[in-house]
Amino acid sequence: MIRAIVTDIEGTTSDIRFVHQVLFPYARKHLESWLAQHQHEDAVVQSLNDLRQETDQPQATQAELVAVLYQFMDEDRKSTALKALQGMIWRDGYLNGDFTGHLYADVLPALQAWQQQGIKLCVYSSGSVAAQKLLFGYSDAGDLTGLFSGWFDTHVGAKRDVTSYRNIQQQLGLAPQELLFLSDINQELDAARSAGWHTLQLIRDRLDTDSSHRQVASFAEINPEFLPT
Ligand SMILES: CSCCC(=O)C(=O)COP(=O)(O)O
Ligand SMILES: [Mg+2]
Repeated sequence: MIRAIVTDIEGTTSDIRFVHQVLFPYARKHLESWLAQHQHEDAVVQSLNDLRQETDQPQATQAELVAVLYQFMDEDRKSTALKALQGMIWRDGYLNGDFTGHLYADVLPALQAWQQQGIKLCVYSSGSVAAQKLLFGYSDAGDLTGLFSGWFDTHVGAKRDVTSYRNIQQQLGLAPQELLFLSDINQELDAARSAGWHTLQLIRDRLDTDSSHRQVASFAEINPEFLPT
């Protein structure tokens, strides 16, 4: 029996193009001016120090860190420090009404139905928990944060690492076979399956012939009561 559903965001609940063509360029465009304004805030100082640690450059200047951040953005590196900073920068964009968090139309009705069935809903994304809450808080369908009771980011580990799913499972206090992970990326699903979870792959607008996971085109096709073992 599925007791909790953990969903990825990019390519699963939300269009990859929203992340890559709206969010990422917004953070890139505003990075330096935003840092100039916020560099003395505790959370920013902390993230810059985390980046120094991540890159093993304890003495790096802010200018050197900015160069690293541009490089990490170019590489779509899932750096915890970059993701924290991006989330803080996006906050302005959501609050100013520059954009709302994209959601596929099938997502909200399915999440509501699963919640009605007593299933706990959680998010696991490389985007920071703050960024996740912004996307669902300022989504196309309004504030959906109340639907979710668990939020996980790279602080539990990388999405292709089996340990991350074991960490989430322990934090949820459920058995692995009671958990379902939804993602568009087969390597993430492989890691969840290795941890004993159920998996389903979302195929939104591209085929994946290398995957061994059951595939669905939309959340409307998912019935947590009938999952193949
Ligand atoms: C919170 S939305 C932005 C997601 C993000 O920053 C990202 O890098 C997506 O990575 P994922 O591993 O979740 O596909
Ligand atoms: Mg994804």
